[in-house]
Amino acid sequence: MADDIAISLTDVSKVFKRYRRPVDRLKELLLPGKQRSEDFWALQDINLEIPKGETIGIIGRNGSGKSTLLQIIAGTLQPTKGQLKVQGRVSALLELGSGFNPEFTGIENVFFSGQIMGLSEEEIQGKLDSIASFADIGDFIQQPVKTYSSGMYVRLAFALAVTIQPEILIVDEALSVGDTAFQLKSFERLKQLISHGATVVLVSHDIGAIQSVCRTALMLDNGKIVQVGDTSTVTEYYFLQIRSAQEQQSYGKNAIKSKPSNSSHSQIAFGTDEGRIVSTQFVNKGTGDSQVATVGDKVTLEVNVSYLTLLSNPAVSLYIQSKQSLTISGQSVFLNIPNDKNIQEKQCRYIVFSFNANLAPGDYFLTIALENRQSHSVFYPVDKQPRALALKVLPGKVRRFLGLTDMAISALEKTDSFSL
Ligand SMILES: Nc1ncnc2c1ncn2[C@@H]1O[C@H](COP(=O)(O)OP(=O)(O)OP(=O)(O)O)[C@@H](O)[C@H]1O
Repeated sequence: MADDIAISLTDVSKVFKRYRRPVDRLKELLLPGKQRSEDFWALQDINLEIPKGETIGIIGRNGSGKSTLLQIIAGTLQPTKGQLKVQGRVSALLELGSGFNPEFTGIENVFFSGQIMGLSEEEIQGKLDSIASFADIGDFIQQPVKTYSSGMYVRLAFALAVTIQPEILIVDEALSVGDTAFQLKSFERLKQLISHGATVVLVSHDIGAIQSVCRTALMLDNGKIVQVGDTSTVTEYYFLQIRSAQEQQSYGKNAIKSKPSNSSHSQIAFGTDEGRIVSTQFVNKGTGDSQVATVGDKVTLEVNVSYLTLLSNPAVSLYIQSKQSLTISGQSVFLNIPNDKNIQEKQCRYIVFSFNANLAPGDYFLTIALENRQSHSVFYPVDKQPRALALKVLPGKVRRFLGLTDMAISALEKTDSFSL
């Protein structure tokens, strides 16, 4: 495994035995020879390399295999097939209930778990104060863990996991258990670890948590990887999948599928395949799918789309996004539908967007989408190309402003004075 890789999984699969009735498990145990269980593949052919310093969030529906994958990475579960390689000191915060011995006190558990994580007794002693102060559970640290609330449990487990300065931190849902103040404190500590180069693998149903911590996201479905890529694209795809499944049930609409992106800035594009973006390009100055502009410059781009089937309300949208995938501004243009259905079947359309780059100097991405809009807020991506184009904005001579975009805010000092 290359030095810059923290975790590598090659063809990893996991099978669990499933019994129709609880009594079948007992029968199989007492009367060996006849298999009374069915094989259930919770993970299938997982191939993944996580570079050192990467922050990756694992998302997916209930039962898609997230916790199983995490346990295999943490080494608490053995894969049925395939190979796992890990480089670096691992600290794992798995599901509530695993890890601590309920009969031991908090302190005893800290020593016990700390030693399993590879720390000496002296090292743990040296870190005890900071663990207790981060956990902030008062005298409960002297009490058996079985008397803890779930929040207290997570506080102590998280305090231990982050204080040993792990190179690889694996977290399953734990962050959403604590109260708001503890969640904020945990996020801050997590970000600190990340800035010091730790690799973080996070499972959560809280997509906001994944978006705020992880640069990359991986989506599992039925034990298989269906998407890996930048967090905003994968989480958006995940939401669209959920919505698409619901809509399909209600209206039998086309499913949203993923496909390789045409752009060099993103791996994934997605849509319903009822039409496609044929090309996106800058007019003037652009080199390939990137352009450099100075603050205030006019930026123009051309988009060519074709739709193959009858879309009720086709629109082409431009989303101007920051490097962190925050949409700063955007605009949609609704396409006119000619009355003649024969023309409409294979329409090819050409749209020009232009805007002034009133943006703070930095890197931006332009996401382009051919959509079928039901209303201003309800739409379907027919062909969505995240990060289709990249825009670098350089400082210019125009007036200075605060924040990401210049909204032409005016500020005047009134000449009338008054006394307090
Ligand atoms: N020990 C086990 N024996 C049998 N089946 C199991 C076992 N552990 C997990 N499974 C099954 O494997 C599948 C994946 O489970 P896993 O807990 O990894 O999913 P998950 O994505 O983490 O789900 P959730 O979001 O609900 O926590 C599920 O269908 C689950 O029922």
